[in-house]
Formats: sequence, structure tokens, C-alpha cells
Amino acid sequence: MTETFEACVTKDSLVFSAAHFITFNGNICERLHGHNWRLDVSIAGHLDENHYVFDFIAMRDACQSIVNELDHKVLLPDRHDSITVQTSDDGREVTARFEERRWVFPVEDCAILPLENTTAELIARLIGQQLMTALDLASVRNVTSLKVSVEENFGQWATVTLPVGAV
Ligand SMILES: Nc1nc2c(c(=O)[nH]1)N=C([C@H](O)[C@H](O)COP(=O)(O)OP(=O)(O)OP(=O)(O)O)CN2
Repeated sequence: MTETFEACVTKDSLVFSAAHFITFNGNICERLHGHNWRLDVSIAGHLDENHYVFDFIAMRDACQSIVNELDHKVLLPDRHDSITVQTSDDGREVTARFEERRWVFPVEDCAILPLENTTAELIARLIGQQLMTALDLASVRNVTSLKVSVEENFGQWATVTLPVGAV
């Protein structure tokens, strides 16, 4: 077995305070509520010429940009089967609907995400995909995988591991 390393980043600043509601077990829809979502990211692979797997600082800065986009927002899914999310014609408001329920938000308070549901798992995967692009991991030859954990509440988190293609 060859040795592998992980470079990991988690910080008090890598927390976003955001509201959401999910559906589960078919047609149960939560009430709107908030979490302080915490991000934890690791990149695994072999060492490069700097004796790094990947630069912590680049990881930290890319994570911070993503967190800043989500902080103080309402997270809304635009691929949900039964929650519809629509921006008004004048671009000022977003309306989310589930069955008879309706929520209206100022557009600047919303992060409309390409997700089927705003679960911690799917948010972790989306952040992972965004990090893949931001860090151009596909072209980094020594990196084998990216792991993203999103903690929704103290001690409750979801993790995704995404393979990195270049190796
Ligand atoms: N694997 C997952 N399980 C659950 C997820 C998830 O994203 N992935 N999400 C939820 C809900 O969003 C729920 O809101 C979790 O939040 P929490 O505040 O912990 O839920 P509680 O109802 O227990 O609220 P308390 O304020 O702590 O009483 C559920 N599961």
C-alpha cells in the first residue's frame, strides 16, 4: 500500500448562517428554520514538489468565498419535485411554494441552488463541485479525492467524497 496524505481545512470563519426547509418521507415539509452550517474540507493524494497535497491557503480562501455567498441567505432548491421557486418579473422577490404554503423573500436574501432538496448531503456535494472548479482540481495530478463535510447542527453532519480525475 502506498502512503497517502490529506490536507484539511476547517475554521470558525467557515460557517454560514442560513435558513432552509426540506421535504422528507414524501410530502412532509419542514418549517423554515436556520442553522449555522460549518464546512470542513479535505483533499487527499500524494505529495507534490512542495511536499504538499494541496495548499491550505488556497483551500481556505476558496472555501471562504463559497461560505460568503451562502451566509445570511435563505437556501432554496430549484430542482425540487414539489417545492417551486420563482423569481418575480421585476426581479425583486422570490416566491417558494409547497402545496398550499407560500414563502416570499427579497431576492438578495436568497441563494437559489441547483439542488433537489437542501439536505446537508446535497449542499456538501454542491460545495464540493464548486471547489473542484475553483481549485481546478481536475488538472492537479497528485490529488485523488476531495472530501466535503457540512455540519448542520452540533454533532450532525453529512460528508461527500468526490473522486478527482487526473490521477
Ligand atoms: N442525513 C440528513 N438527515 C437530516 C437532514 C439532512 O440534511 N441530512 N436534515 C434534517 C432537517 O433539516 C432538520 O432540520 C435538522 O435540523 P435540527 O435542527 O437538528 O432538527 P431538529 O428537529 O432536531 O431541531 P432541534 O432544534 O435540534 O430540536 C433532518 N435530518
